[in-house]
Amino acid sequence: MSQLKQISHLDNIPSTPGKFKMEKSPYTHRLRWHSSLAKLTFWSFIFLGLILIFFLRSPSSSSIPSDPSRRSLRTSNWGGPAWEKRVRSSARVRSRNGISVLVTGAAGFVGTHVSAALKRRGDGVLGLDNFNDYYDPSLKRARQALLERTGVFVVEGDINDSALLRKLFEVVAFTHVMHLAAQAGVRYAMENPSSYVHSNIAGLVNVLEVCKSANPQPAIVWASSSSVYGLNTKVPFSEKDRTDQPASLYAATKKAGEEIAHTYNHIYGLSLTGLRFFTVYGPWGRPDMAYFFFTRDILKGKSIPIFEAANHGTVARDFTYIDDIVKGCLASLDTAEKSTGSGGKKKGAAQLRVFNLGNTSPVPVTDLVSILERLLKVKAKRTMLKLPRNGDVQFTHANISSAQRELGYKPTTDLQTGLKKFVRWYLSYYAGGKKSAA
Ligand SMILES: O=C(O)[C@H]1O[C@H](OP(=O)(O)OP(=O)(O)OC[C@H]2O[C@@H](n3ccc(=O)[nH]c3=O)[C@H](O)[C@@H]2O)[C@H](O)[C@@H](O)[C@H]1O
Repeated sequence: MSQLKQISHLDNIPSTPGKFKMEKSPYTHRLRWHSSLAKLTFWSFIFLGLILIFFLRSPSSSSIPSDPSRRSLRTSNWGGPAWEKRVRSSARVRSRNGISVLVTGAAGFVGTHVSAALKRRGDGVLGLDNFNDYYDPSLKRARQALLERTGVFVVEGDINDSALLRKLFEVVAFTHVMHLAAQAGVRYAMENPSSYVHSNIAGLVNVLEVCKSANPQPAIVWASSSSVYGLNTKVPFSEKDRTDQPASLYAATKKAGEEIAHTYNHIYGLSLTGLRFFTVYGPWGRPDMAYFFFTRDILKGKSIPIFEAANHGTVARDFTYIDDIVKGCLASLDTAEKSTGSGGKKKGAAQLRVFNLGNTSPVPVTDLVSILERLLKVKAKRTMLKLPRNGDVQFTHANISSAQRELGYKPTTDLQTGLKKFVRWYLSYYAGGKKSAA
């Protein structure tokens, strides 16, 4: 900067000697001017060269955008022979007819359970997660530790990092991608809308871009949401029902994801299956979800806000237990047909599916609280509040006949049984107040 100023200063030297006190001859001055310019050029080249070397040597640094939508997103640290060896070993198939799966959002609630289940049956699994702080990252680290014990390596990185994704496909020819990384939560979308666009739209497109160029192209199963039904009033919700009235930005980004999936299937021959999850709950769950923070607050003696519709109308959810969801995810992977394209070109029509994965028996939120009271042996302090108009819908109810027919999906866990397992996990995980459920 100061060198640049110096140049312009030199350029502005007045040509009339009378106004300028010459101590040395003009010739000497010109010589010094030339040598300064040469020095400046020399050092500028060195400086630019160093910048270039820095960017070429660190593949991840150029591709992580500065991201205001995330409160904490650490720069990923990947690459090198030891790292590639871990990636390869984690993704190695260990059973006959096994598949090799890249699981995005692997340190998330559903991602952890799906990764562990795939690994258990001998599939190759590599996890990817950015460990953002939407909720307590220490819970994500604990899930990561759990996965590492089962032999699943979770790479720390963002789905928007195309260089990282391309590298992963260079190291492993994944047959499948289970894309679960997303910004979840319907109410948080009012607080941080750009995080939904970043993960659920830009991130999805980035994943699909890399998949469409991979050779061979993988088949992709990804997480959509029951929230796409929005203000739909026809129950139970069927995949054929309208989904053009989302009630939250979260829902709108998931709906957009379904349309984006259609495009990539149509243009590039990618095999794509979207799963509309219905309020998934269970051990290792998400602390931002009602059943989780109700448990925490009931135990703390804090009052819990329970939403009700107009005229004390019931608010209900088709709560679905995690083990049932995992079975639906694995069946989707197993029935996914191969993508048809190669080298970014479509070779023929490819499979495009959407399934509801719900429980088919909605339960009022007030009943959820009663079950928790019984399991925790603590009376809840209930505060009834009007259902806020910030994304919540009054009820959800899945029609699962399509998943039943095509995937053999059959949920078997009722809310009472599932919450019992959750509470047992919760009490042991946060045992003795050693960890606190933030
Ligand atoms: O199926 C989905 O696609 C979504 O499921 C989940 O959303 P929801 O079904 O809204 O779950 P969740 O917040 O646990 O509220 C549960 C119930 O408690 C009520 N609720 C909630 C908060 C509160 O303070 N009080 C209250 O009564 C509330 O009105 C609701 O009736 C996922 O978070 C979301 O990421 C997405 O995956």
